[in-house]
Amino acid sequence: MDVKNDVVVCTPLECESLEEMVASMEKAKAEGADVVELCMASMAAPYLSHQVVDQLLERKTLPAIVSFRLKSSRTLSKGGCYDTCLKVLKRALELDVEFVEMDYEVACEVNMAEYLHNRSNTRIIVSNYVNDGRPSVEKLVDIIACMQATGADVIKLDLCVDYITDLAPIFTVLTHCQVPLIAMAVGNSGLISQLLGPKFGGFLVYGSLGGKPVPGLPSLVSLRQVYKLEYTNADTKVFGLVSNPVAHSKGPILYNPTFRHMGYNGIYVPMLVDDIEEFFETYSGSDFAGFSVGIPHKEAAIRCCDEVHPIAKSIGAVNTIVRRPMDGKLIGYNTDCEAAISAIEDALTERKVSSKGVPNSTSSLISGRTFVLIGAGGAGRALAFGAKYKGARIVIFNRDYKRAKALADEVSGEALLYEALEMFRPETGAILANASAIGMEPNSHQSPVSKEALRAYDLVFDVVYTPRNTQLLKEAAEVGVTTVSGVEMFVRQALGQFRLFTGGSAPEDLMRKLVMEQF
Ligand SMILES: O=C1C[C@@](O)(C(=O)O)C[C@@H](O)[C@@H]1O
Repeated sequence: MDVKNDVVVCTPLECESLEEMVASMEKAKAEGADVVELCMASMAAPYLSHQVVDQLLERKTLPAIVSFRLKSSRTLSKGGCYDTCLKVLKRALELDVEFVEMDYEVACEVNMAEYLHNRSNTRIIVSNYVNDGRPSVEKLVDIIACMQATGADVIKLDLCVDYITDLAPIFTVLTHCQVPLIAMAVGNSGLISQLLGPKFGGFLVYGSLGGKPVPGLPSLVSLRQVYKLEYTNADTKVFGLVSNPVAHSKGPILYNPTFRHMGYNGIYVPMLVDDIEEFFETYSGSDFAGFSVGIPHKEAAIRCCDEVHPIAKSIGAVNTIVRRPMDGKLIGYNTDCEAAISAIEDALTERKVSSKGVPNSTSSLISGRTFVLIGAGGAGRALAFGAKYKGARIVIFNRDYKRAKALADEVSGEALLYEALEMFRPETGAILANASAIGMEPNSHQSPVSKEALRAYDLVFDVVYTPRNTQLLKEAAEVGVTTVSGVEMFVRQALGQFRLFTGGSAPEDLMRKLVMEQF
């Protein structure tokens, strides 16, 4: 695991002026790029000349790719001038820049033999924009063969994908391609094309410059500090959060450093998934070793599992799926339930101890209380069943009353109309748990109930952990109610998940520290 691979991290620089390009190069270097792509087609008219190439290359501080894409995902509407393009690329070649990148169409039209003959050290990247949904492996192989025939040293596929499943053929061709291959899939679903690129043999990965997010590209800083792709290789096991939305998750900053600390060859990536069944059918290989399951997939994920742990089965939701190495079967677990309930119990015990009470070790402090639950989705189910096992009386509020009623029936509880939540006043000692996404970033100003209504509760818990201190928790604390943050549940569910993922122990102190540093 400490053997580093030679992954090259590149950042595309799309700037309008020479000065901006030079400043961005400096920034890219500071953020850890190995190579910069100087996207000449992005320059404003006065800078669109081969003379500017001289000035840029004189002032460059990192190896560079000089590209002039007449047609690409990002410059499609801009078009560009063919003659200028040729002049710019030729000049870059004369100046012996590390890489020159040209469109496939250009490579087909120019006399490539002349370009190849005239270069000293420059490697020529030929890129092609593939924009037809989910390309098959066969189609990609054909495209690559045509591109290879141009004499390219490196081939680049610039893809536009709609779904994460569209990326699977790309990983297949990356693994088998004989020429150095770069695959760049833009758009939010494309992220793992970069993060898993080096594992599958990609020649180069792209990262975006701080403050200039590009959908589908990880930031340079996250590549250097979180994912550290230089430690991944063909044997690296892939883990990920299957969710939508997914970007809010602290999973990557938690798991990746922990894997390295434990000497475990794994990577954990966000997986923006729309159709969970299609996802598991597509990524069925042993490389994809384990998954966290987030909103809204926790219930549907059960159907994707070959076996489900009895507790998860009774809850009807999984938040953890592990691919059993022996036979490749998917085994589902629920670590949310234990995580949330133990966090609430510990807060109640702590409070009792600090008020000089003697905790009764035999029964749960949740027992006999009214447990008011908001939300009847995957997380809500885990809480409802957990509270029921501990002897609470469950009352459920959910926007979709039918779902509330169905869950209430399963836990011998009661469902009430969502509109009644505000005026609901439970008996003393009640716990309020929000298991809906209300209050989650970017809607962090929202809360499911008013501050006034919170006075009726003894403890308030929120599954939402981004932000750490949700509006609900802030207001509960303001009226003197004990609060338990979703961060505590997040850490605890991850401890259980890490043990299931790796079969080893979870370094709790480190994992807590990693999460706390984020808030
Ligand atoms: O609910 C959560 C949170 C989570 O989805 C995340 O990383 O945000 C990860 C899941 O395992 C967990 O059950």
